[in-house]
Amino acid sequence: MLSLRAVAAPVRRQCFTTAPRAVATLSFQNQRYYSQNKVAGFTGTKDASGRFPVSIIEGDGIGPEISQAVKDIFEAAKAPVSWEPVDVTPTLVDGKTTIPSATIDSIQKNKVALKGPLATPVGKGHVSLNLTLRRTFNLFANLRPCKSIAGYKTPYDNVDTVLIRENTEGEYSGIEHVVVDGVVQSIKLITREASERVLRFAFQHAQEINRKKVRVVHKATIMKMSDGLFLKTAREVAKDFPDIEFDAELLDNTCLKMVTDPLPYNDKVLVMPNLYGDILSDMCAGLIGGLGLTPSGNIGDECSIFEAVHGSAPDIAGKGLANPTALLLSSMMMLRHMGLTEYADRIEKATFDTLAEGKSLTGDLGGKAKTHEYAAAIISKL
Ligand SMILES: NC(=O)C1=CN([C@@H]2O[C@H](COP(=O)(O)OP(=O)(O)OC[C@H]3O[C@@H](n4cnc5c(N)ncnc54)[C@H](O)[C@@H]3O)[C@@H](O)[C@H]2O)C=CC1
Ligand SMILES: O=C(O)CCC(=O)C(=O)O
Ligand SMILES: [Mg+2]
Repeated sequence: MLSLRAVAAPVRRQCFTTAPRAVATLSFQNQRYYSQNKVAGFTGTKDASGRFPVSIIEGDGIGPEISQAVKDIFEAAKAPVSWEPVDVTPTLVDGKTTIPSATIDSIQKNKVALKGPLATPVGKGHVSLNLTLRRTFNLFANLRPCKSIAGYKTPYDNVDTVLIRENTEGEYSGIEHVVVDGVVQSIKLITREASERVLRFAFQHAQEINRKKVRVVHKATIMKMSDGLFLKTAREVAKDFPDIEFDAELLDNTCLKMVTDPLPYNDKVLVMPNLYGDILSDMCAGLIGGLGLTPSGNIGDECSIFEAVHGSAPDIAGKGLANPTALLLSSMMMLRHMGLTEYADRIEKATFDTLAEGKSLTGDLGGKAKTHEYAAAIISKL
């Protein structure tokens, strides 16, 4: 039998191998859905044609279908963006998953990218390219807002959560090794530096979107040192934001309360370590109608990558069944980040009007429209 000492053996540096009911109806009139992010300013420049080049990773599974819908809608809206397709096929360099340097150059030059979902093999195989991109560009904050869609009935009509996930470390640090046969360790890495920058981002974002409360979601009762450091750092950062009320909640309690009644979360920004944010953001999507609807932005100091919360959806890929709204709303976050607010407002209104009308909905929302038919309905409203 293995001793506790073997399982809890200290890890040497060289082991680090890789880096109740709805109460109100929402009105979307004159309401901007996702604000421009002023915390991490966009510094990209226009090309000779007067458009901003944006790197695009179409992604796997449903990625090409939903990307095409976004491109068609942008073209119809005459959004001043030129797409620069990039390839993320990984290679192993010194045993490390690496993405092509041309792709890194493109994103570094353009400062912004739109990304479709990338599939990750289970167990063996390359490390997640999604995580690799976030680490490569130091995209420290993953902003995942989730808002009820007018016209689509769910148990709650008024969800409006804003979740910020630490995006570079935590449980997804990729530090795993075999201690002895039959025993593996996976290290959750929490640093004050990464915690502080995502926490500052959360407080600044709360100010930006006029929310008066920031709540840390954690399990520092169990992970006293790692989540403990995240929470302690939060308490320190909170002192620099006296206008924002700060509190903390245990993750399991948050899950229970959110699915019971999400309304009390509408006035807060939630911030949390990586894994909790991954899970909680899918749970929030479930509250409003599914993963076809929820956008996200991976925000860094130098550049930012916008993508849907969902994955490559292999069960519906290639059938024209995918809902492109999540990627489209991600691209609206991107346009606002780039200062192209007018275009975002126009496309977003056409999108919400199409959803509210309910005539051309994709299957996940109970409709019969194919991805391109839904996109065409949005275009007809532009
Ligand atoms: N950021 C990213 O690129 C992410 C990538 N993944 C990867 O995606 C692959 C598949 O993962 P799954 O667990 O199946 O999660 P998934 O998010 O791809 O799909 C979960 C469920 O939601 C549905 N769904 C997702 N997006 C949809 C859309 N736009 N329209 C309509 N229905 C949609 C799917 O059909 C499926 O039933 C995995 O390889 C995983 O690693 C997963 C999550 C995020
Ligand atoms: O990288 C992956 O395979 C999944 C990532 C994920 O679930 C997410 O970013 O929400
Ligand atoms: Mg996820």
